[in-house]
Amino acid sequence: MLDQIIGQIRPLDAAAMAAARDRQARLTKPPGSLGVLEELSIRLAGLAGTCPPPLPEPVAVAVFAGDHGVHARGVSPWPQEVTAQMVANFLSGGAVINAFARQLGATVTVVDVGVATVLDPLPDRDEPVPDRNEPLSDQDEPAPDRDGRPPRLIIAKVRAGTRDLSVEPALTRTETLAAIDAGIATARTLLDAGARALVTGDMGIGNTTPAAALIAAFTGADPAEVTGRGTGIDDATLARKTELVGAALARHRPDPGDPVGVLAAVGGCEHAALTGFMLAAAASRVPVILDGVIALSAALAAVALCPDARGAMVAGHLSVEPGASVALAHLGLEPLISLGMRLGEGTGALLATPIVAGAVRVLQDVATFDSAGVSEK
Ligand SMILES: O=C(O)c1ccc[n+]([C@@H]2O[C@H](COP(=O)([O-])O)[C@@H](O)[C@H]2O)c1
Ligand SMILES: Cc1cc2nc[nH]c2cc1C
Repeated sequence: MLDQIIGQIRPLDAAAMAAARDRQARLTKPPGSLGVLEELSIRLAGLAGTCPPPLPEPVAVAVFAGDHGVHARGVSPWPQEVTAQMVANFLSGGAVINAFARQLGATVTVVDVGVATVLDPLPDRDEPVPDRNEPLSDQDEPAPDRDGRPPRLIIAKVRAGTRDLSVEPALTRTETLAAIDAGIATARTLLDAGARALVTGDMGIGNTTPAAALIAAFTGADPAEVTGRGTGIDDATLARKTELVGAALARHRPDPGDPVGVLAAVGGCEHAALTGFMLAAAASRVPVILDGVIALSAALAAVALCPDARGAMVAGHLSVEPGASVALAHLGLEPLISLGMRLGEGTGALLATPIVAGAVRVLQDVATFDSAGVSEK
């Protein structure tokens, strides 16, 4: 599926971008006065291939969940079972992402790509997989979002947690490709259901460690520049985590020219799935709003696989995790909001979606100097 999706990704449409740039100059506002929104609107026109571009609505959030063998090295203060517990929380509508989704009328889809523990009433791996996007029948009635749609679960488990990347590759190449495919399939499911903007979400205790390793591998940054406190670790743990990231890179020597190999060596199931999710958005020419450091590490893999995929990416927010700034600089993306957040789940990206819609509204709704009879300077 990966090669097929990459083959469908095209550069931004230069004519639509020129039309958007020209229109921005004629709208009733001083040129440049909308700052970052102007370039964003031009890029969205290039992505859609038309000016004005369509509104990026409805919005669908996909929260990719996975566990990590490296958790055994004490890189996170939280127990591993919190990943599965939070999956249950997402499905009952009780997480922060659910609250924001209700506020903004977005749907939430949770994708188990690699959760280690299975919680009752979540179905076991060996049990029949429920229909894609069907809510679990035996869960408590979840809190619906604004349009009355409950959170959904997709089970696409590649393995029950990755291997410990500090001693062996986290995933095999086959597992990595399966996780990428799960991300592609999720994007297609959401787009088929009508989504016109995709938001990246992640849940995985320990997943900031592989994110840091991926960012170092793809950008060449020093592990100390990209390794952070994740959910909140003390100085001694941070020093150990940084050393572990450095040792993993020295052991595996991941080659950034082989992005799938990098994801397999030092990544995770949700990181690989997010890579596929972003590539599928780019292939469908729909914007994908990136959340925090985990999404950004996956974005580096997506752009390494297909540079034109960058055209579909919008950096939703600036996570305080240091690797996020390094990855954003490498991607050449400017985050829309900076609220000191480091939650994950897609929360920062989802909060930025009204800004993305605002950029489109400007091209769609605002009068030109000519049409409104406003004098130009
Ligand atoms: O989005 C971010 O930038 C971000 C930064 C720090 C932590 N997180 C979330 O916290 C979890 C990973 O943190 P940790 O400390 O267990 O590696 C995982 O569920 C992430 O979604 C997310
Ligand atoms: C409670 C909790 C919620 C989260 N959501 C995303 N990552 C998380 C990590 C923890 C620990």
